Parts: sequence; structure tokens; C-alpha cells
Amino acid sequence: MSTMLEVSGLTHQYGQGERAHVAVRDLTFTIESGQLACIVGPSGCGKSTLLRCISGLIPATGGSVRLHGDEVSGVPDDLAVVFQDYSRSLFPWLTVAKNVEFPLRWQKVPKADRKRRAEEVLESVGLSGVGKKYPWQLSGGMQQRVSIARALVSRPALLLMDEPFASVDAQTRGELEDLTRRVQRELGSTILLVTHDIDESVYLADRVLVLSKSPAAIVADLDIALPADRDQITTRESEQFVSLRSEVARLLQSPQVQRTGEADTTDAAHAAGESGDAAGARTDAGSGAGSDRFTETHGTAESSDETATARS
Ligand SMILES: Nc1ncnc2c1ncn2[C@@H]1O[C@H](COP(=O)(O)OP(=O)(O)OP(=O)(O)O)[C@@H](O)[C@H]1O
Repeated sequence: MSTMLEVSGLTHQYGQGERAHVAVRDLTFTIESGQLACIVGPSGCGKSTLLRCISGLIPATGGSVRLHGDEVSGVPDDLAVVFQDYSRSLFPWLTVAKNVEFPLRWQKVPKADRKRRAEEVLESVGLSGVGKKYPWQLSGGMQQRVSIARALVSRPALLLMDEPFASVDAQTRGELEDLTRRVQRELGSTILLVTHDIDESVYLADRVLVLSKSPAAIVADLDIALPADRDQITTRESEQFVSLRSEVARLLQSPQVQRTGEADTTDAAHAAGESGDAAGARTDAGSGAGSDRFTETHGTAESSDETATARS
């Protein structure tokens, strides 16, 4: 496997002087080509800032980001981002097909190719036949599928996903998780996905990076050695899965993660205010309560050394 993304000593500071706030400090990691990696960390720790720096939307104030060897200094052509808020990222005045084609117009791909590729990618996300509709005529889950299709249509070298399923109901969320894994395997995409949801990170990923409170530092880098074929019921029931989610939950409650030199009270209040998702059964990285609930319910938090390898 070749290295797709190389993040070295990445630091981002918002503002200057007394108003300066260091959101991420000295982060170093690599993502291999074809990997699906998830980032979890407490609310406000700097996950979105990290993705914005990787995508070139904001400049790093220290360190560097390289995409297949090239230093990122603006938004690279072969990088795509899926955001949580699909309603704000799709163009309501364009049909679904035109929304999906949009990045190809930018790349000056001929019209017939654009149409064919948009149809293909819509089919791969289970939306063939809706190309002529407008986004606002679709359900939230379908709109997020359109966003994913639009991100994939240009065959990006790296797909960044920032809490992509946080605004849909629990059942749709499961469907979109499965869609992401299927598409990633079929296309061999490299994906870096940020989530608050510990269960989701373990279910989706080949690898989970656990971040500390702001300014974010990498506390653990876990291999998720679950079988490639995953199923919302049997995988989540498996001992290996339960053990891994315990491992991540424990890490998120560890002093290493909770310790914070610079996080302000707003961050702490924000973290405490998070209360898991509508399903009520997930464990939320932004909520100590979620982890307690897990411990009470499942009480089998054994060492997961067999299934998780801490790389750092
Ligand atoms: N534009 C900005 N100007 C100043 N500070 C900012 C800005 N954007 C984010 N921050 C601060 O940087 C820190 C990290 O924010 P960021 O949104 O990256 O965290 P996050 O981990 O993605 O949060 P959440 O999990 O709640 O989405 C927070 O303390 C936040 O208040």
C-alpha cells in the first residue's frame, strides 16, 4: 500500500495575540491508499479544524499536509468533502443529476461523459431514477446519498467526511454506513471520516484515531481487525466489536484524552451537553454519560489487545 495522506506536525491556531486559540497542535499521522480511517475525539477538540486543514480550506499555521506526495496549499482537485449538513451543501436550484455533475463541469469534462458518470454514481448509491428531481423533493437520507454521489463522481484520491450521518435518523444512518463501506470497497477509495459516535467509528473503519481534548493530539491509533464483510446486527453483536468499542470508550475517558491545558469552559460545557443520538443506544465521544451507559449495560469491558493494536 502506498501512502495517500501524510500529515506532519500539523498545527492550527485561530486568531492572534490574546484571542489566539490553538485548535490542533503538532499532529502527525499517515493514511494509506485504500484505507477507511475514522477520527473520534471529544466535542470541540479540533476534528473539523483538522479536516479543513487537510482539505486546504484553511491553511495550517504549522507543519504540513501532503496528498500523494504533493504539498496541500489550496483545495486539491482530487479531494472531495462530505459535510454533515446536506441541506446546505446541495444546490436547491439544480436537479439531482446536475448537482452530481457539478464537479465535472468545473473540471471541464464533456457533457456526455458528465451525464454518464453522474448516472453511474447515482446508481452506485442506490438513487438511479431520481436524477431529474430536485434535492428538496428527497428525504434527508436520500439528500446525503446525493452528496456522497457528488463527492465520488470525480473519483477523488481522498474523500473527507465530517460527521456525515449525524443529521439523519438511526435507520438511515445504518444504511449510509453500509453504503460508505460498500462504495469504498468497490471503488478502492481512501476515506478519512470524523464522527462523535464510537460504535460508528468501529463499525466503519479499518483504523480509528482517537484524539485528545483541544488542542487535539493523537492519543491512540487502533487497527480495527473486524472481518471486511460487516453487518449492522451480527457485527455489532460480536465479541470483537464489543471489545473494540469498549477500548475506544475507555480511551476517550482516559486522563490522556480528558487532560487539557488550553480548552476553555465553553468546550467543557459543549462536551457535557452532548447526549448521544436519537437511537439512544450509541456511545458518544462527546459524552461521558454515553460511556457510562455502555459500561452499565454491557459490563464486559475486557482488554481488547487481541483485536486492537495501539500504534501510538
Ligand atoms: N473560526 C474559528 N475561530 C476561532 N475559533 C474556532 C473557529 N472554529 C473553531 N474554533 C475553535 O477551535 C476548537 C476546535 O473546533 P472544531 O470545530 O475543529 O472542533 P470539533 O472537534 O470539530 O468540534 P465538534 O465535535 O463539536 O464538531 C474549538 O474550541 C472551537 O471553538
